[in-house]
Amino acid sequence: MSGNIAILGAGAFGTALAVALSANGPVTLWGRRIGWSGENPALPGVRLPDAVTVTETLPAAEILLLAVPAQALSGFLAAHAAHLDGRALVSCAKGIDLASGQSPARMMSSACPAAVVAVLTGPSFAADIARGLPTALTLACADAAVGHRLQHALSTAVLRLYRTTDVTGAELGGALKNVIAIAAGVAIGAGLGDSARAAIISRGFAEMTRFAVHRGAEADTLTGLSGLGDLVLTATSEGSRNFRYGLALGRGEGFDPAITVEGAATARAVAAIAAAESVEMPISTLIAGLAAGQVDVKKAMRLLLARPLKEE
Ligand SMILES: NC(=O)C1=CN([C@@H]2O[C@H](COP(=O)(O)OP(=O)(O)OC[C@H]3O[C@@H](n4cnc5c(N)ncnc54)[C@H](OP(=O)(O)O)[C@@H]3O)[C@@H](O)[C@H]2O)C=CC1
Ligand SMILES: O=C(CO)COP(=O)(O)O
Repeated sequence: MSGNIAILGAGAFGTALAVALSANGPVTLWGRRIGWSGENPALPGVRLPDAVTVTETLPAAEILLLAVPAQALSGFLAAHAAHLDGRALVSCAKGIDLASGQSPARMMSSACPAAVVAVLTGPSFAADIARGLPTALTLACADAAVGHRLQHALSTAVLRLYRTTDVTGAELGGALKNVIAIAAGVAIGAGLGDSARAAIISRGFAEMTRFAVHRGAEADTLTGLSGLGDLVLTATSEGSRNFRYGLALGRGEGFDPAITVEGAATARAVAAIAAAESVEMPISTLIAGLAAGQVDVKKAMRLLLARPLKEE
């Protein structure tokens, strides 16, 4: 498994991955409507290397990286599953599908039963990857041999991939950290202070682990790049759209609905699953309520602090 890589989804992350992976050889970047050339407005300031071919025709590469947002994935798979089946499919989306409660990898496996499905996740802003800054990610694949091959095919001199067979843990770490990043942004936006943010990161991480283990993950996976690593990045940096969305919520300001904020829908999905399956997810549930306008920040804080005292 080498070369022969295509990225489906020409947003910020897909474009950044194309730029990074072109260091190893030719890469195809597919988008449903490419209205630009040379520089993608989704990733301003980044010129595409010659080794990247941009196309609106679905490519026939051996390894396909899917970089469309989680809530768009079911529509994408409904349209293109037949073309994707039988290949190595690498999910790059960080979310849980609101309609089905499923993870992107699970959706891909259901839609493409003959495909080998893997997940690429971890702390990585598109802008950093595209600039060639050093980045470490997790490649998760239940098939250890395929995971090993993908790890090598998708690593470069500055993009260092670690591997795991715990697909559920890696994928849920990336999805759930977006929800906690929103919560951290709310704390800062509402002027609650850095100590409150630290409490949210720490207790949010406990929630992430609880939910992931409930769904079959290994707890250790959450302490890695895909969980704690990505949580640290997005809960502390205004480079994160989820954090910025939380800032706006905390300040009582609006936020451009065209910007991809995976954590908002994921919070709703998590809240529904938590309620149905009795998993204690207080921060995520309040973020779902805040995002839906059902609760305000003051009330959310009161509700969090009024919970019974417990062991850590
Ligand atoms: N940006 C980042 O730093 C990182 C992002 N990610 C993850 O990558 C995923 C994508 O995020 P990102 O690239 O930033 O998002 P963007 O909003 O920048 O881009 C999303 C892209 O998906 C395309 N798209 C949406 N629906 C469909 C569809 N049905 N068929 C084909 N294409 C579709 C959009 O196309 P169109 O413009 O035509 O609507 C757009 O090009 C998310 O899950 C995110 O969490 C992971 C790590 C880092
Ligand atoms: O997942 C990311 C970094 O690892 C990107 O975070 P945002 O989607 O919040 O911008």
